[in-house]
Amino acid sequence: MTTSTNGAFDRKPFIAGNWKMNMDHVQGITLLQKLAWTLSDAKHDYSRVEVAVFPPFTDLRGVQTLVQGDDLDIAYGGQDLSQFDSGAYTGDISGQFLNKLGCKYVLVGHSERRTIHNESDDVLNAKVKAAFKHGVTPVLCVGEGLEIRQAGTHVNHTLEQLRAGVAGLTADQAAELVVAYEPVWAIGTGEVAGPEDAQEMCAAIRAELGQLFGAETAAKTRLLYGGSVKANNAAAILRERDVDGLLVGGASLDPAEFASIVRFESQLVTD
Ligand SMILES: O=C(CO)COP(=O)(O)O
Repeated sequence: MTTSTNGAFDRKPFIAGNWKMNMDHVQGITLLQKLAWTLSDAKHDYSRVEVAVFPPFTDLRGVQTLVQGDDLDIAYGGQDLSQFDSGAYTGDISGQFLNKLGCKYVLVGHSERRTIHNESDDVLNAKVKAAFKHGVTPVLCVGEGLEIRQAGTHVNHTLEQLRAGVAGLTADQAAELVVAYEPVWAIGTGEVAGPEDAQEMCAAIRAELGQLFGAETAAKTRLLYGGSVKANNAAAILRERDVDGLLVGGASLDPAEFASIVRFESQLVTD
């Protein structure tokens, strides 16, 4: 009797918390400390499941200091970056600055950036390339809104976003890239896509990456699901073959809840 995961997990599972515009730099440190303690108490094995947090920019220096000082195994990243390297871009943050702060990852094209900041596919492609240029791994977010889901064109829509986002990447970059499927109708709504919906889209994304970069490359790219993930639905979603991890919003602000999601393997039913 072995614990059944999603079948194999040839790709290392990746659980990421997107704090969005929550947690000032003092609250952020407290949250990260509590998360680290909770995972340490549970003897979490970071070599089995990677953990990352995406705090607001203003928290990143404090997060870096805590991670370095306490030698934490938790990765962190920015929620956005500029497509430019430096210069007269008021309010923007360069990938170079994120790299200097020890960011391993950066979110690109979260639906809240696509809608509130009108970020186009071309801009997002430039951001993906800027991230690689500065040695930060992009987590490219894709996903459809409710109307598109209801019209049944969600796979085409999401694959279009994907193709635009990865245009011009090398196969090595495509293998390193993380893609997060986040259906907009499931974000912050309590409406979670079913495991089979997550699998349908992740399988389609992997097949498309296979077309573009070759199957061997696509087998390495980690695909996440995001949208109303909680401790009580995480394990079921992660059983799916092509879902390699989760991008968690609201539930990542509660260290106990987020730690339970990270520890999803303890909830998988043995068969
Ligand atoms: O947008 C999300 C993560 O990036 C998902 O947010 P929720 O988990 O709050 O639905």
